[in-house]
Amino acid sequence: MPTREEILKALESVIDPEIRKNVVELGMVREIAIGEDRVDVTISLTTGGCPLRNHFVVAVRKAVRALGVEEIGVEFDVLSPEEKAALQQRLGMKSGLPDGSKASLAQVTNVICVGSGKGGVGKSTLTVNLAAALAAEGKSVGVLDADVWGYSIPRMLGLGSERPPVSAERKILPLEAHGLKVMSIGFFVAEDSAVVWRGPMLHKALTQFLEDVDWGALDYLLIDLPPGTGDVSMTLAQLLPQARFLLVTTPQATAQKVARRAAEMATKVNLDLLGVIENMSGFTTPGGERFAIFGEGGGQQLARELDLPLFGKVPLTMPLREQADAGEPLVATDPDDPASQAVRQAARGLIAATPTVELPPILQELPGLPVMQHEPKGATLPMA
Ligand SMILES: Nc1ncnc2c1ncn2[C@@H]1O[C@H](COP(=O)(O)OP(=O)(O)OP(=O)(O)O)[C@@H](O)[C@H]1O
Repeated sequence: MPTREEILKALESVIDPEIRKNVVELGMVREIAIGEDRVDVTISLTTGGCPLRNHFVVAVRKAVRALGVEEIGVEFDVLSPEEKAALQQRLGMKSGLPDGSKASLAQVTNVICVGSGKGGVGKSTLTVNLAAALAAEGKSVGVLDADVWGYSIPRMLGLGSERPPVSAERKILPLEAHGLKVMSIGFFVAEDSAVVWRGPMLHKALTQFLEDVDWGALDYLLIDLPPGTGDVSMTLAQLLPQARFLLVTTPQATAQKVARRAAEMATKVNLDLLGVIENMSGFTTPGGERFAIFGEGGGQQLARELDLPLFGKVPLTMPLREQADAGEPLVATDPDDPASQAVRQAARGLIAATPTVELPPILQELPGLPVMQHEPKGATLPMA
């Protein structure tokens, strides 16, 4: 078993997304209990109703699991008023500590960035269809189109360039389509106009999407990244220490090599890799003859090289393209199409690979604390 010091060192990777400092530095690690085959960590929150619990459970488990510990318990208590005052002083804050209520991603269990490296491999098509397949499995799902240069999600979900409404709390409300919550840069710029944002402006736009959009409680937020790496993944890694990266590639060796570079970049900026989906994996004629138009095996090879699961191989089918052009996810309109079946299988694999967060029993028993439970999902923790 790791030592207390090793665990504390690992917990330095657990960032409070609002204060943007790690929990060790913030003095929020109350207790570390090292058992024979398990570790229990108690995190002190700034407020009992802090909706960031969910984020901390996932991040603490990930940090301690990296030390080879299988069984990890995460408990919570609340900083005393004196401890809070001391923390506030240490941070040089004049006003109160954040209570988590402004973090619009606080109730999002899984944030998954879908990226490819190479353009045109079907990243947006798969994002939309995976989202619809996750929704069909009973999950609550949001889609953020972060492909700021080539946003195509609104079109693929049949949404125009209508501006999203703003709530009384001055939060931007995502539009809804096919049971999904959707946000895209495309809602804010004139149709077909090119967005030439770089560096700080891009950072600002993405920050706003992530912080000012009222996503509410979601099991999954899928983020469609622009092709390539760079500014967007850097920004996301800074803003979303809990995000994971799903790689899309075609069977072609060139696409797979570029995807591997994207994976390396993601790792560099500390985005955890989740798995691989191969798209455009062969075409079968109505007569049953199969053509490996883009070759074979790229997804499998990429998954093997990176030691990741291959969630699926989605074939080329005309309806997948046609339905995307018509603004409908194929998995919703024709779940039996071979491409739909492959995407649905990938969604089930994704669900299995992203375990939902258990509600700590103590929170279910606390009187007077509003607890929001999502049966049968059981994935979302209480909100303030
Ligand atoms: N499995 C498939 N079968 C048939 N057509 C597909 C398939 N996957 C994607 N396409 C089509 O290929 C084109 C490119 O797909 P898409 O726009 O999703 O790629 P992308 O990787 O997001 O591109 P970009 O890099 O420009 O954002 C689209 O016309 C889409 O409908």
